[in-house]
Amino acid sequence: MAWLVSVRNEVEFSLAASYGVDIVDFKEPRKGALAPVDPQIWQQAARLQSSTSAATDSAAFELSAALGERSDMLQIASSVPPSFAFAKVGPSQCDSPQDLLQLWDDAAQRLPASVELVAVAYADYGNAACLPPEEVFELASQRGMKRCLLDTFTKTGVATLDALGIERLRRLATLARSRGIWWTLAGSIKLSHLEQLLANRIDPHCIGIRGDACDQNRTSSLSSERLKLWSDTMGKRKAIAADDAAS
Ligand SMILES: O=C[C@H](O)COP(=O)(O)O
Repeated sequence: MAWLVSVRNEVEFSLAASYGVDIVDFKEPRKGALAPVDPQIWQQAARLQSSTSAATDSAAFELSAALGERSDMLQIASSVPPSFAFAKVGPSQCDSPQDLLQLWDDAAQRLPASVELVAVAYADYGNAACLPPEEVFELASQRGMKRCLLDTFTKTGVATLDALGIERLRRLATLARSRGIWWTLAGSIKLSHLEQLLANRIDPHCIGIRGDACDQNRTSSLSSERLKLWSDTMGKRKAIAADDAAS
């Protein structure tokens, strides 16, 4: 299982990268679920990643950009650096399949061809006036998108697990598996949720976090101590998975 950490600037980027995150995700947590950072920060991150890759002969992590909801996305999607692996746009107010497909088309047309558009579903879709996650996953699969992010729109501390419930989340995991979708589970996820997920056969390919990696809450700064705890836990999980695969 990979892990993603949302960062707001170059300082947090370097900190997260030093703890071995798989995906560094740029977003401004003070402004909403998927609010973008200043595109200049994307450019700096792309340069930093390129110098890190040159020094170590490999890219240790991938970069991801949050583009905001529709109106932000239209303004900034074309500024995402081509070296970013992923970008995502929030689906709020897209309450029909046609609206959502149009949103994805508009984003894909603006992004560099090398940047993969990730489909976003909100666990609290009623608050965001958008389609439920099951429909988003199905539509993404039909459109040939390979990745989905499940997150919360309202950042009040209600976790995705609480918004959807374990049983519904398990069915969503089964749906993702059957459609071959690589998905990230986010939305006030805490370290203590990991056991609960595994015990219930909820097996996202990636866990996305912000609040649980911060000093106090998701709008405060990333915490070295929290990142170390996550890094140690994810490292152990990867070692167990590698042993299982080998045996
Ligand atoms: O994409 C990941 C999100 O930034 C998760 O943020 P959160 O853990 O504070 O809900």
